[in-house]
Amino acid sequence: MASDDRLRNFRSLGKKIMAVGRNYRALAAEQGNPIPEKPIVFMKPTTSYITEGQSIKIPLGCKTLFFEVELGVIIGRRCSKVQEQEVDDYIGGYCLVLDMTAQDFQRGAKAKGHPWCLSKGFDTACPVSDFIPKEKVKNYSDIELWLKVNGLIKQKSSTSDMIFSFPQVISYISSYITLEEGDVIITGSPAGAGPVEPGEIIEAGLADIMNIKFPVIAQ
Ligand SMILES: O=C(O)/C=C/C(=O)CC(=O)C(=O)O
Ligand SMILES: [Mg+2]
Repeated sequence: MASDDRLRNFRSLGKKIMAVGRNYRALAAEQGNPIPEKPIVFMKPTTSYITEGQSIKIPLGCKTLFFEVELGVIIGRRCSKVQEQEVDDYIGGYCLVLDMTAQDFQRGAKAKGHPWCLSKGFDTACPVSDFIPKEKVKNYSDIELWLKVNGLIKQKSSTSDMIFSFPQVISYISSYITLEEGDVIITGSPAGAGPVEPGEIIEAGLADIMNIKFPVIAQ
């Protein structure tokens, strides 16, 4: 397993940001989507990472930019076809992530059966916290995530509302795609995902372990 010192650098160490969509019952219900039978998997490029001190930039032509707070799992060592009961051996740590989504682009793409790449992968679409050491998250199956816009609470939920558990998600993805040291898997957004405007400030947190804050600006 990579050391915490190496994984602190996960944003440049990892090659992929894998993401699971529609993984919380309440969000699926809120958005009128059926519960998926298997995890819905997509990718965001690592060029979409930003860290605190940088701003979320609304992509060109986007009219509805949505926030989604998510718990990210950082892979500690290369793995493929991992059994669910072995998944914990490959978790190197965690991070708190905003899966920023150009919702109007995504809606248009979904209607035509086109990919979500631009709607989820534009520059600044993945604001991320610092590395969270593995031992700080005692129970990844029941930990609180919250998000505020301009101080008002918009999302507050527990990972216990996930449809597919961390072991199911990581095992499933690794049966098709080799996961490498520093890769991040973002595990889906709870209910309450919604729009943000230029000038607004997004704050999010993982229980009392990590807080992040990002301003939203126009191009
Ligand atoms: O329309 C859908 O099925 C899903 C939309 C999303 O943006 C999925 C996520 O990124 C999520 O649920 O976290
Ligand atoms: Mg998401």
